[in-house]
Amino acid sequence: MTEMRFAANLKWLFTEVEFEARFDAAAAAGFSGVEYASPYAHEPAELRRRLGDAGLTQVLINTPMGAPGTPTRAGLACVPGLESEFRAGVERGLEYADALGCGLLHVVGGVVPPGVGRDEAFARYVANIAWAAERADGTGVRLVLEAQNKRDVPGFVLDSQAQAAAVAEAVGADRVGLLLDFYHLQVDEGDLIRTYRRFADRVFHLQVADPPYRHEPGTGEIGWRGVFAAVRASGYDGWIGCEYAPAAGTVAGLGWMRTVAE
Ligand SMILES: O=C(O)C(=O)[C@H](O)CO
Ligand SMILES: [Mg+2]
Repeated sequence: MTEMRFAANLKWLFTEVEFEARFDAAAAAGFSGVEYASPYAHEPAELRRRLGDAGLTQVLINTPMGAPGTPTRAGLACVPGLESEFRAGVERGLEYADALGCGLLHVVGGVVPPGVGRDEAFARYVANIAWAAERADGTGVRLVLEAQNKRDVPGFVLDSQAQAAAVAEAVGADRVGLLLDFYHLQVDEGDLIRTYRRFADRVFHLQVADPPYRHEPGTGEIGWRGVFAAVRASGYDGWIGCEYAPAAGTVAGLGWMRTVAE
């Protein structure tokens, strides 16, 4: 069976120290990979140096998103009228991914804007993802799509894992896959193990956190032993991003890797 590889999400983990110091902190805690949504406030060369010094692999970044509270806070792929901003964001994401040796770019979907119908936003989303897939072809960077739960992100363009998988299939499943985040899946859909198995061959990246509070696995309502057993049994060989808010300190909370994920 495949050994599971966990990546520290540096937006969520090691927030006890400044962002710049989180690389060394993650390596010292035993991580060999990291992810974070937004590298764009930093020069690629600086990030590359920090990764190299700490001996870390950059696993995943997102396309640029708007600031919290703005209409594009969860991405702009579904927003009609912002096609050129969307395309510029994909270009920027690919540029950073290339500089960081990062194999996955999360093309963030977005929230259906007020006054725009869901069908219109979804059609724009599919057209934009198709453009991004074409653009990324041959770059060595694969794209991932994530369904985010509508309790935390009301109006998010993707309704379900099935819908995300259908979009990936429509635009090219060899280069576009799922970012399946068990936290979002539990909140919106449930039936984790069956849903994971149904889409396992489309999953390029996994993320974990436990509802209701989005803390470490083992702090909430998910039966992680069964979930991780299903992941192992599927032969999944990608990374598992730790995208949770530590309940009481990042390092103090890492015990779940030896208990529920053993
Ligand atoms: O919110 C999430 O679950 C994500 O993975 C987004 O990428 C955060 O930016
Ligand atoms: Mg996520």
